[in-house]
Amino acid sequence: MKTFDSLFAELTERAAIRPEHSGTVAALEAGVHAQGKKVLEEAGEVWIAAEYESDEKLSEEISQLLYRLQVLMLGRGLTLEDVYKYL
Ligand SMILES: N=c1c2ncn([C@@H]3O[C@H](COP(=O)(O)OP(=O)(O)OP(=O)(O)O)[C@@H](O)[C@H]3O)c2ncn1[C@@H]1O[C@H](COP(=O)(O)O)[C@@H](O)[C@H]1O
Repeated sequence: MKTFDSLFAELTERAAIRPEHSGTVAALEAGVHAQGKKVLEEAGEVWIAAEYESDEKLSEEISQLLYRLQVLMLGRGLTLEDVYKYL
């Protein structure tokens, strides 16, 4: 099963290799403004799911939020260590 760290490693590789049909590459090319909007959008969906939807739907929305946060981290050139040091 994928983890936060293994997904980040996968996305870091996508950012370096830049495969043609990668949604991550497209999201990185869209820039930090668009990446930030996606974080906000997914956070809203997490909130709604937490109040009104099933555990499964909430889990899916949370996974998408984690993905969008990682895209933003890569967009800004942050590493996991940059964030983990504050945990
Ligand atoms: N975990 C994710 C992931 N979570 C969410 N998403 C993207 O976010 C979309 C869902 O978000 P939305 O609710 O905003 O849906 P949407 O508005 O229809 O999506 P968009 O049109 O805005 O892309 C999905 O369709 C994916 O495009 C993800 N895209 C990729 N990954 C993983 O990232 C890795 C690299 O993916 P690629 O770069 O696409 O190869 C793979 O392991 C993927 O599983």
